[in-house]
Amino acid sequence: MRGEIDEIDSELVRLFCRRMDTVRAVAQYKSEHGLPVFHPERERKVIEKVSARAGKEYGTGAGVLFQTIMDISKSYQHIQLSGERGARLRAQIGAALGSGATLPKKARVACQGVPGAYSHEAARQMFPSPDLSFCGQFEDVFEAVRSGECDYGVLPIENSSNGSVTRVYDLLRDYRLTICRSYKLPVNHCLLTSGETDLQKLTDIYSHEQGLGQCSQFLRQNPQLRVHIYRNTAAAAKFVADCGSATAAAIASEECARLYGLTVAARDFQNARQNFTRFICMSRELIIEPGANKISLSLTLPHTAGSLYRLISRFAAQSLNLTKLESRPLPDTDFEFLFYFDFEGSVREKPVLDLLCSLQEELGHFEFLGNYKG
Ligand SMILES: O=C(O)C(=O)C[C@]1(C(=O)O)C=C[C@@H](O)C=C1
Repeated sequence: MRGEIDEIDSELVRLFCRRMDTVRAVAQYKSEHGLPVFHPERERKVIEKVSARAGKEYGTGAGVLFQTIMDISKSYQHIQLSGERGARLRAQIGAALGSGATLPKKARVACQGVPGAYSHEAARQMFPSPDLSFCGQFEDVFEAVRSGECDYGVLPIENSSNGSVTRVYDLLRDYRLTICRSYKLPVNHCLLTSGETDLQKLTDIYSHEQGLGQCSQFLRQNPQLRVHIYRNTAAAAKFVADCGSATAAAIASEECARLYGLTVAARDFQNARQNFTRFICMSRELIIEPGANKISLSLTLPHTAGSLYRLISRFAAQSLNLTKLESRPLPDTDFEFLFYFDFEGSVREKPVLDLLCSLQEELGHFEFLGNYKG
């Protein structure tokens, strides 16, 4: 029976290739006549016809099979048509690749918080000897880079247990900066007190909302604690040190205990043993370092059935691994969303560059946020 299946498969492959050859001619025709690649009505009819022909038993399967075939067909057509597309993005990426720029060891770097903040540690990991500026808010970091006061800005973007730092996503939309590197920092929170403290007597706890979220189990087990959201974990530690109260504690790094003279009352204090925060480094100019293996995009999609599915299928058709999909509401709209995509890939590969250039031409809003080492 395997022999028969092999025979059928080779016949299917022959027909698939013949279909794709025809699709190439269709793409040419569409290009000459300025027609869109996607023709929803035609797809609906194809699915209807093949499902009916396959009968009750196999109709659904045939529908799925032909939807996949048509997704591959569209992806191929887009690649065929991408040669002249996206000239602006092609030029921008070409210039960045041509410049061969990399991140310097020493640079003016902005990060949020005060010394001892996790952003501080991430900045040190990305730049061995940074000239650091500490900012009060995430927005100040973006502003410092935009204005040229700093060359780079280091910001947390997501945590492995508590999810996205949504404020940073929204600022990515407002400030047209690019991502030039990312770093995954292991985050092991400590409970810090000023001096030896009886934990039963604690009344107040201070941290950034991400730190509090990552330690939510402890907070649930101790409902008597008043929770205070602070701008930053290290700023919370500094506050506890400054106030010197025996009933206050902060959730912050061990480094903060050393910097602010606090006592480590508990270590590895977060819900998840494996706890990482991913930080991104922002720059004004597009920098694509050698070995860049991750790409970030933001885009909008029309509110029509299957638009997100069709977009994702174009990544699947090129075996591109999507590592993150985030959506944020667009202010002043009736539930419109901005989608953020991260995927593994390099613009040095032509099919990837072609896909990005096609998307830039096709979508109402499309932003290439960077290709960096992830
Ligand atoms: O018929 C077309 O217009 C095509 O481009 C071919 C095809 C297909 O592969 O069958 C591909 C994309 C369209 O959305 C519909 C059908």
